[in-house]
Amino acid sequence: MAHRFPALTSEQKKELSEIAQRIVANGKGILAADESVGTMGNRLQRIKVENTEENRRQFREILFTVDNSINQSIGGVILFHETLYQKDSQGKLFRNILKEKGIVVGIKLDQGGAPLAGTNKETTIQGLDGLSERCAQYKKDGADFGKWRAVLRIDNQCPSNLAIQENANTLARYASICQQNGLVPIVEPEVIPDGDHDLEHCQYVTEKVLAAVYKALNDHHVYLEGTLLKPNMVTAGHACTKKYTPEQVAMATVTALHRTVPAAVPGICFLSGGMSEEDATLNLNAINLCPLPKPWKLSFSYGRALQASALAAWGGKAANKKATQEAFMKRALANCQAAKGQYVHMGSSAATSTQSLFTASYTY
Ligand SMILES: O=P(O)(O)OC[C@@]1(O)O[C@H](CO)[C@@H](O)[C@@H]1O
Repeated sequence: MAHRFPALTSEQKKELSEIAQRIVANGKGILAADESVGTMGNRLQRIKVENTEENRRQFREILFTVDNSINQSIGGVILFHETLYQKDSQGKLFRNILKEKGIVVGIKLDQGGAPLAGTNKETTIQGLDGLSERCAQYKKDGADFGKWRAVLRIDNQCPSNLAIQENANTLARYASICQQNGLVPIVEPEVIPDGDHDLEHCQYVTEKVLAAVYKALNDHHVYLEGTLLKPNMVTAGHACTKKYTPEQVAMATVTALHRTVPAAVPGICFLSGGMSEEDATLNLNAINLCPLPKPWKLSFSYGRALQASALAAWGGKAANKKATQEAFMKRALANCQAAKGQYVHMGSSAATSTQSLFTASYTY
């Protein structure tokens, strides 16, 4: 089996690995601001704000026009299609505002779930048709990385071998297409926290899922140095009665990663999966202090855990811009410290930051 048909040139590889490394340099992580219109609607409903394009734009303008020093903790921002083409109130494209801060722009590429017949309500993810053309256009329009989220569930007969293989293969096909178009693929196989399973069960499943994903990435000739992984942390199910410390979560998470993720992968940016802002930060900090070998950067790509207190501070009112930006900056800084294992929890936290952000059967 000779290596006769290289997938990428050395220039393409260089570009991809440089983008991936920039995003996770020096404790930086990712702001996942790629909520679809429906998901953003759920977030806005919580603060009693109508889900209009203008309200979505206004909130995102406040986040993206935060002080330039945000570029010390945020290396990349994932956008939804609508947001990539939106402008601030002065008429400047959001993507240019981010780029001028030195932040890498990313784009959500998956297009929602479809049922896998004959399984216990498992899904695969759609969006491969026309993906190459979409990637080429997004690259022209300033995006340098993509994101694709696959969902695996722990339940009776779940995840099935079919769901694991199908989602691994789809993620790998997506990653290959991204790389052909100069986008770093963020590979996101999320084992969702619904259920009453314990930590050990989540670790077992997460290992099986990640092992299948890296086999598929290899089969599809994906250049690992030009990818980022966005996994769940290994946690007990949301309804599990046994509680675990951040150190236990960290040990289970790093063990699972150490067994399955090649050292060539430059960075692993966890999703927050409904954890409270503070738990997401404390767990990330413990992960970075875990005494196991950690050949990759271990950072964050949080949606809810970076935006919950900012959303609450905003409440749909322009007058709350300063408080909103302060709340966002605070979480970004805390997570950047956690990505270096340097986060020190300062006693009492604002109520919002310790509130669970879990939503059952979270769809996007
Ligand atoms: O679990 P979190 O950290 O809130 O969000 C993880 C995530 O994959 O799901 C969201 C909805 O699509 C995205 O905004 C984000 O990228």
